[in-house]
Amino acid sequence: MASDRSKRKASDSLEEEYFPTNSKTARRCKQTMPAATRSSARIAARATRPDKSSHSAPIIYNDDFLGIGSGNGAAANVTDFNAHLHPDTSRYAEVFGGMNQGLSSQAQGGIYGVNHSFDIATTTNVIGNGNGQTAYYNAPLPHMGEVTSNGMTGGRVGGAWMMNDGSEHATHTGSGDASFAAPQHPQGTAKTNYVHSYNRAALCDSVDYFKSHEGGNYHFNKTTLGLLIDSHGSIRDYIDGTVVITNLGGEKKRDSTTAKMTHGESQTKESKYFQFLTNTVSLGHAVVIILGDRNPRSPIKPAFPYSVMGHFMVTDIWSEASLDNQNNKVAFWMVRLEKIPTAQMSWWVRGTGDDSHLYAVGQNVCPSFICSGCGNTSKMIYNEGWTCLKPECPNHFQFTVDIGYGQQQSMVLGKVHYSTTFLRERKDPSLLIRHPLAPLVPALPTRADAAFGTEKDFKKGIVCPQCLCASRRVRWCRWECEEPTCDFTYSVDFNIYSIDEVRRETKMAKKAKPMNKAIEISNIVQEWTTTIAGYEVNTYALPGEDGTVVGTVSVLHATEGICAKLHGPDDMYINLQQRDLKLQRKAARLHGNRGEELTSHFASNWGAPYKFGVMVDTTGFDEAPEEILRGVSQLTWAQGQIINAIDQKIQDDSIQYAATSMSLRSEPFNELLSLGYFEDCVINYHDDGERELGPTVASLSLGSPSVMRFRPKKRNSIGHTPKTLDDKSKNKPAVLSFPLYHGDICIMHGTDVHRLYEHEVKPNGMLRYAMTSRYIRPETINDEAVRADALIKGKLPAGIEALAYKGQDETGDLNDMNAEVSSVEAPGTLVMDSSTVQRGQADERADNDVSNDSGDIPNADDRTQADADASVPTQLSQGSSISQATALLDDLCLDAEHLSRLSPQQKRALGNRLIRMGLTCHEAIEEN
Ligand SMILES: O=C(O)CCC(=O)C(=O)O
Ligand SMILES: [Fe+2]
Repeated sequence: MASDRSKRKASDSLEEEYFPTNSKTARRCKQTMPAATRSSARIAARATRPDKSSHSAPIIYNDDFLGIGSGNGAAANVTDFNAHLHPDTSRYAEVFGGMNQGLSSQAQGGIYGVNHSFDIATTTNVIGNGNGQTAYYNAPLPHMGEVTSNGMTGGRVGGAWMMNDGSEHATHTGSGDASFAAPQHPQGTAKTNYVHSYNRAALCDSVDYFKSHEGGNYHFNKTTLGLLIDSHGSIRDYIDGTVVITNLGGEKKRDSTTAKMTHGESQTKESKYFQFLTNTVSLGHAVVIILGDRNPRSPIKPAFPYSVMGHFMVTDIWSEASLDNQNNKVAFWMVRLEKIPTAQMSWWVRGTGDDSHLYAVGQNVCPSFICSGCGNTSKMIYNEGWTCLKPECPNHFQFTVDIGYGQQQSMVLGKVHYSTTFLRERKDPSLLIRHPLAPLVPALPTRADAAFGTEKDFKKGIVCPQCLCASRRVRWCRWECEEPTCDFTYSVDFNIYSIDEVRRETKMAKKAKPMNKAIEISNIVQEWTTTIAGYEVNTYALPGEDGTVVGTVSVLHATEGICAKLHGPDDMYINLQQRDLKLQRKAARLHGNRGEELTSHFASNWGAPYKFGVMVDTTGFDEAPEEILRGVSQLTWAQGQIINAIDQKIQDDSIQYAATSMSLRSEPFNELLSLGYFEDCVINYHDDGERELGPTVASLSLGSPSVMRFRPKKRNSIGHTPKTLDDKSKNKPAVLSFPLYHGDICIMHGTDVHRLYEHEVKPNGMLRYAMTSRYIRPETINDEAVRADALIKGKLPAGIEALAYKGQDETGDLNDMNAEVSSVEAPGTLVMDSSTVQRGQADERADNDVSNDSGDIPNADDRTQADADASVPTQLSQGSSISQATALLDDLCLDAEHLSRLSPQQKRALGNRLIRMGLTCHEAIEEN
């Protein structure tokens, strides 16, 4: 026992040292505080005139401060003025005037503060006249100039005017009648003098002291740096202008009977949050507290969901207890923190008459007693009497209660109240905090010469220097303040990320172990290889639940030669960096926490609108930059090639495949999703299985290397059969992964690839783009206007044929991508005119499907067709009609007799098939 006790003492000694009993603190403070600071640290005065019909102002003088307040009125309840000075510097003064006036319309009052340390030009003047129930004014710092608010003659509800600090921030809130004239901030923006945010992700993204997307306790290196106090506090949580008391949380559960959140298991000294907080204390760090607007103890209703209260020092940690519904005692940690004094009034008590800043170090001291059960010291912090606050002690949180007949009983009390002495105790920050306080408003990021602007630091949020709203980086090109009324934007120039850099990254990725490991092919996946137009192609066939091939994933590996081709991947990559692709991060799924998270990657959509999990802003192809159109062209070409190759493979090897999933005809792409990835951006597991989509999704990778992975979805039997419920909820391991390098094209074919599998892409470098094309089936869009929009936006502009992509011919020569589509090349050197295919396919579908009313949508090109029909075209384009297609075929094909037996629609389909597949006219006819 003896050794136990000494052990306990040793472990407690740290706590003792940093949570000294008040008498010790008082003594130490007296000894260490310089005289000058002592005299000005808490110079404060307060005048209260309760229920007086009229009174003149209290005048408070000290070296740095003059405050005058006056108020009169038939029923002025309370007028109080107080002031305190920053303990560290006499050049700061804070003036606070609060008025609560009665209902009488006669009441009026105001405050006027002059800081003697500054000349008249920097004087703080605030004059307020008003009446109503709540009117208050405060003017903490001296740079404000003059602010006057008059009005509310006969108003029902008074106005509130808050002038905050000297950095030209002002907030006006309040309501009054029409005659209330409130000066507007020059920019017309809502301003505060404290960091705040509309959602948690924005705060976590923008500041270093709170990055916990879930839970209220943010720690780094096992040290608590930030606490969020929101809903779910304990019943004894407490907030005033200086002191915050909160439970350490973290281990709560919902009580099945009462549905209330209760502390699940008892927290001990092994509880991590206790350990992290004691680390904070022993290292001498401050903690930043963030007030959530659902905190039931907040003295005022905060204006924002998350508001930074400031730096606090931990003064006490102790253990309380409550009884669960089986009457078992559950212990939990509580912490008391004290605001580290600043020049700023605590915004969360403005107008509440809070006087917590008036108490000085040593003025109030809680007595401490040694516990007879454990020999440790605990303070007497409750009105209900002293109890041991050490969770390991048998006397822990037992109060001696009078139960009548002169008898007493020791019990856990449900309701206890902190003593005012405890709440008014004050600690000297210089004794507890040993590090400079990290700024609450981080500096805006700037780019060093060697940086590119896409490093992960530039993806963080910022705190708007104008209104202090924590704002995420939503847009690729710049930051925009998320405060709706603030117009602040900020950008950091990008440095072009060169092809040499991409090659260097690629080389490293190929060498690096994780990248080598990236190639994983489970034995349930078949692999086929081939070569198409200079690309080495791997096709992975994915099985369905019965083993039949339900879809394929093909990767066309680009050589450096392909990449370097004129208008090829290298050119595209460099050009894209100089375009505004309108890339943005969009709100992603909520993980049970409040507010939205953003996707890691940035996206924008071109062509037909596409809801990629969330709706992405869409620009029609007619307004798309050339690189986007080239992307569609190249991907459409690749699609034709791959479907042809798969078709061939299936026939050659008599492979069983799910025809419902894998149609072996290509659909024309009418959409391209451009994705941008900064360093560390990813696209997490998802599927592209929207019902509107055709079976093929093709994607061109540009820039930094990445790894793509596929895994079967949870609830199917692919990979392994989930047996238990628990099993069903677990993610399965990937069955296929491979790297994607600059210029590579990945083609997923088969709707079941998305019904049964999901995929992710994790780039590993500084800057990557992906361009992913799909076919959005207009006939699946019920809303006529949306369908019309999809048809218009998804239409490739006339002249697209100039961008036709030809791949590489059989001799290995790289064809100029600028070449006109004027002749049909040998197989594998397909000439692709995607607009033709699109148009042709649409016609085919209209012919085959009478229920498809998409043909009713007026075609803007119709009026030009008569003219165009007059001559034999050398190529098909957006405006080509069926007769033009027929004419072109007639011109190209020698077998006129065969052709003459085809209907115009068949000719059109044939022409498109021919073009898509790179077949000669004779081959196509034979195929047909
Ligand atoms: O970045 C990539 O390559 C993947 C793109 C993707 O999965 C998508 O657009 O759906
Ligand atoms: Fe995808």
